[in-house]
Amino acid sequence: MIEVENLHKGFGEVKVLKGISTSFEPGKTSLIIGQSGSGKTVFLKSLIGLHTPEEGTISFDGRINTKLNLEERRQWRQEIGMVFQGSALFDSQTVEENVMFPLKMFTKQSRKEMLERVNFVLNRVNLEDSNDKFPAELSGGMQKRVAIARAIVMKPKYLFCDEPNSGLDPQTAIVIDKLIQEITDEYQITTVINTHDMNSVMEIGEKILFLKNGRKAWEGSSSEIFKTDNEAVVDFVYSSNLFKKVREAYLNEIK
Ligand SMILES: Nc1ncnc2c1ncn2[C@@H]1O[C@H](COP(=O)(O)OP(=O)(O)OP(=O)(O)O)[C@@H](O)[C@H]1O
Repeated sequence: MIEVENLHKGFGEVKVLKGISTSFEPGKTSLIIGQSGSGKTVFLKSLIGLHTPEEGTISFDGRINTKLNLEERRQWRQEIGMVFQGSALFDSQTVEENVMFPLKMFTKQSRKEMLERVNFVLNRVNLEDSNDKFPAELSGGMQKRVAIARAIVMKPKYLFCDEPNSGLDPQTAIVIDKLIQEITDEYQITTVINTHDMNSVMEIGEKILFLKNGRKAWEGSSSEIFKTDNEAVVDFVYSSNLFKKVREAYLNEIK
């Protein structure tokens, strides 16, 4: 469980996050949504320790990340998996080497043990037989699978994804979303995703945190987001005619 308490973060005079409190549960896929500039990336970077809060705390199963000693911090870092926008794979390394990288960095496993684990996670993301391929030989969706495999190879307790669907067609995006959700449930990971993709919100948003101007404007689940009359959420999520119609149909159905 990740608990965020009164998180403030700014840069000089610019206040970006203005007192956010929320929590993220294990086994659940939580999505952060909001307009460009609302603070989603700063929030995610604060969670993974790339930004230090000016005020407030972020605790990971009771451990406040800014209060850890060097060894505790090293341990905590190893419990975090990340999927970056654009996959961020090493172009000059094969799929196998990319996925093995965290194991080489952080463990003393033998090559045989590492290979077993790499093959297990590649199998889990349905990427068997791609060990020797280079990222450039893979489609965008396959690259995302490699990035997910690399993110879970260390059996993380926490998984952070920044726009995991960027650059993917809608069908592949749904497959990747579902994969992240399945893995989250299967390994009881606490997963937090930054997204602009409203399909993701509807499909996998077990918890949605809506940020507006650095504040939490709303939070709830994907079924609650259909019903809410929170003006800011309705304006943002249902700005497209398609989603407006989906919402109307849903509301008529439950009447
Ligand atoms: N390192 C930084 N120094 C100064 N200002 C920053 C820094 N990082 C972010 N900001 C500012 O913080 C605000 C929020 O940025 P952030 O990137 O979190 O928005 P976002 O919601 O992720 O937007 P997008 O959806 O476009 O990615 C912006 O006004 C941005 O200019």
